[in-house]
Amino acid sequence: MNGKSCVRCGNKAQLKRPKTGELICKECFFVVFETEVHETITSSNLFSRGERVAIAASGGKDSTVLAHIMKVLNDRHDYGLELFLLSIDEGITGYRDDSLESVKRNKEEYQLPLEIVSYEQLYGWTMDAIVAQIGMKNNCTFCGVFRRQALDRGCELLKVDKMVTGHNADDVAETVLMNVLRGDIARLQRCVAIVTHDESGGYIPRAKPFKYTYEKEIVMYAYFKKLDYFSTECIYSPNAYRGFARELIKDLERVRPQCIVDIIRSAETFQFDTVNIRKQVISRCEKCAYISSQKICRACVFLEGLNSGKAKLSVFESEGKTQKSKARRVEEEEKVERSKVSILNADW
Ligand SMILES: Nc1ncnc2c1ncn2[C@@H]1O[C@H](COP(=O)(O)OP(=O)(O)OP(=O)(O)O)[C@@H](O)[C@H]1O
Repeated sequence: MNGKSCVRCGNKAQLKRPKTGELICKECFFVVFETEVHETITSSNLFSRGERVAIAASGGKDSTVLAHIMKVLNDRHDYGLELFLLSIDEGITGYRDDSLESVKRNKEEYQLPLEIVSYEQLYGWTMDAIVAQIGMKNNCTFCGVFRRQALDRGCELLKVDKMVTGHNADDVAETVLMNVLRGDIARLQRCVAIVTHDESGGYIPRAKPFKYTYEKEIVMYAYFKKLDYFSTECIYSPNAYRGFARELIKDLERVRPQCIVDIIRSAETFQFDTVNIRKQVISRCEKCAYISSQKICRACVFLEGLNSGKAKLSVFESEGKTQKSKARRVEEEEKVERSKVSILNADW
């Protein structure tokens, strides 16, 4: 920072704020970071006094900073919330077992009760065992469906009114882009909501206090506050499509940091043709009674597939697709592969 001054207090600047480009000292950065999250919480009336709130804690940087800041703001501004940590153990050796150790240390540091729910105990399967059966392709689909339900089940155990997650502005902007690129208007409409819940009240509302908080600032905050978190990527993670959206956002951010918040604000102001958006009809799964838009929920379809050794097929079935459409998709994939080969072999 070479002798430059903090734009807020005039002391020596120690960093450049990724979101605004301002030169600022560490203390002022903590103040603006915490104040902005507090403003997001109050301006959207995220909580009501007396609510029991679960913090979905993976042990990664986002949810570790979230746990820290929820504790700080709840005490400082007297929100009157009862806070809990909720972790899902997906059963990924060398990844989740290590990150859960960070959560356990945070539980001690912040003096918050912790509930850990595991895939093994809920479904009888760990992700290690699932990947051993189905391989790396599609494993994120299984994990996402199981995690969503596991978090809800954890919330039921804790009897909470709401859950908060560490999804940040970069995550939301990526999701907006992915939904635009896929033309998924229903999800596009839902993905910028700061609180998501279904109208029937079937699952616990989920809130994103970091909706406008930049990932880079979360990392800086965690670093300067010396928070205890686990920083390795999931060993099974490659979600190629989200990866592309992420890279695109990072490239755009390098040129114009404001773009992240602008993408979110744009999606917030879209006008949707609600008549033509298919409404999800929520009912209960006939097998496990978890909320579902189908007769059998996706987690049960996946479990049936895993238990009968036909897990790959269950991905299609869970999307309401038939054997015929699977055959069609395989045919299309083969066609693409053939055309790639002919392009490679072409005499340019
Ligand atoms: N195993 C888990 N247990 C509890 N909450 C989880 C778990 N995995 C994800 N979450 C919640 O979902 C949010 C987004 O998860 P994602 O997998 O995108 O991780 P991330 O962006 O790396 O976040 P983090 O840095 O907190 O791990 C997390 O911030 C956390 O609140």
